[in-house]
Amino acid sequence: MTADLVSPCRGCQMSRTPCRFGADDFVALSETAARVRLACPAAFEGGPRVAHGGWTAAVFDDVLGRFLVHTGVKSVTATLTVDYLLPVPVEQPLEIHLEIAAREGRRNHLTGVLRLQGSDRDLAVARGVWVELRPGHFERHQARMAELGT
Ligand SMILES: CCCCCCCCCCCCCC(=O)SCCNC(=O)CCNC(=O)[C@H](O)C(C)(C)COP(=O)(O)OP(=O)(O)OC[C@H]1O[C@@H](n2cnc3c(N)ncnc32)[C@H](O)[C@@H]1OP(=O)(O)O
Repeated sequence: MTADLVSPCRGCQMSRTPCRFGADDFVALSETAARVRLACPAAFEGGPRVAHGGWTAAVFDDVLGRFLVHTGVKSVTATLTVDYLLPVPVEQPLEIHLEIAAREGRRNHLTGVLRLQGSDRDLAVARGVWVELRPGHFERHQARMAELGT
């Protein structure tokens, strides 16, 4: 696999909008590693000029899942842990380095590290498990919803 652009999530593809988390500049570097250049939009400010922690968790969930799908593994997030190490500034150039650390059957262990571009100081670190979907995952979900009458 060469350095190629990773597709947006389904919601952004359907609405034909740029990534709402700001993660459009997203390239796969190998079968197991990728890099995202992004900035936290001001709309996700949690404290003064500081990103909301929910943005940080959401962007990790988004880019780690998108990368795994990019490698051909249809999967969903089963667990996601974020260590918030330093405040993340809004509207500043940031970078995420992500990696598929291990695969065990249907379980895929991924990690991500968020830094300011050009800095080697970690601002936040994510670790999680993505489970490869069994056929009929979304159909079973729709059937469960139908049983509930929704
Ligand atoms: C149109 C355009 C489309 C574009 C798309 C672009 C992509 C964008 C992507 C965007 C990204 C957005 C991302 C999102 O927002 S994904 C949305 C958020 N996540 C979900 O909705 C997931 C909800 N959970 C489930 O559906 C089920 O629980 C899953 C599917 C996860 C497992 O239920 P299932 O019945 O299938 O599995 P199983 O019970 O047979 O277990 C199978 C294996 O998994 C292991 N396991 C299970 N749970 C956990 C756990 N918590 N920790 C550790 N391990 C766990 C389990 O031990 C077993 O391992 P092993 O014994 O085999 O070794």
